[in-house]
Amino acid sequence: MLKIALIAHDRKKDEMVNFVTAYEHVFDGHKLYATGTTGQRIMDNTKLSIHRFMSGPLGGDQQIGALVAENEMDLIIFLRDPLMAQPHEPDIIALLRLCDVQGIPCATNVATAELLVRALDRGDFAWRELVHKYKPGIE
Ligand SMILES: O=C(CO)COP(=O)(O)O
Repeated sequence: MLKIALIAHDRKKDEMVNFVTAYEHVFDGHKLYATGTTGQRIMDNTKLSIHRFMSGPLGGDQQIGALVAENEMDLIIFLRDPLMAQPHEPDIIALLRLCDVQGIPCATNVATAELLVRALDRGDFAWRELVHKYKPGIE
């Protein structure tokens, strides 16, 4: 069971809901996290249960970033809006930077997300189980 974060900006939320609905059978069985509104929208439209953090502008990206910094998160699907400025742009950049620091697979558009979720379904993320097994825990 891997930890997956789902985040979508407002004009990408329909795309996120459609995507997660299409791959609900793959997401089911993993531990799902989301920013507040994205998580609510997905739960309203699927049978999935999701741990919701704060809404993005209120710190949700940073909360997910904290888990990425600890190498806890296994996959991020972050459907960003590339055509609209966000008040919390620094938080968004920080989250993406931390994904690169830890080498966490992170999709920022649905085409890449689809490739990663198909890879997940095929078992290509097994290496993440090893990361968790050998990662030192916090005492
Ligand atoms: O703003 C976001 C990510 O940067 C998403 O937040 P919401 O899911 O609460 O809309």
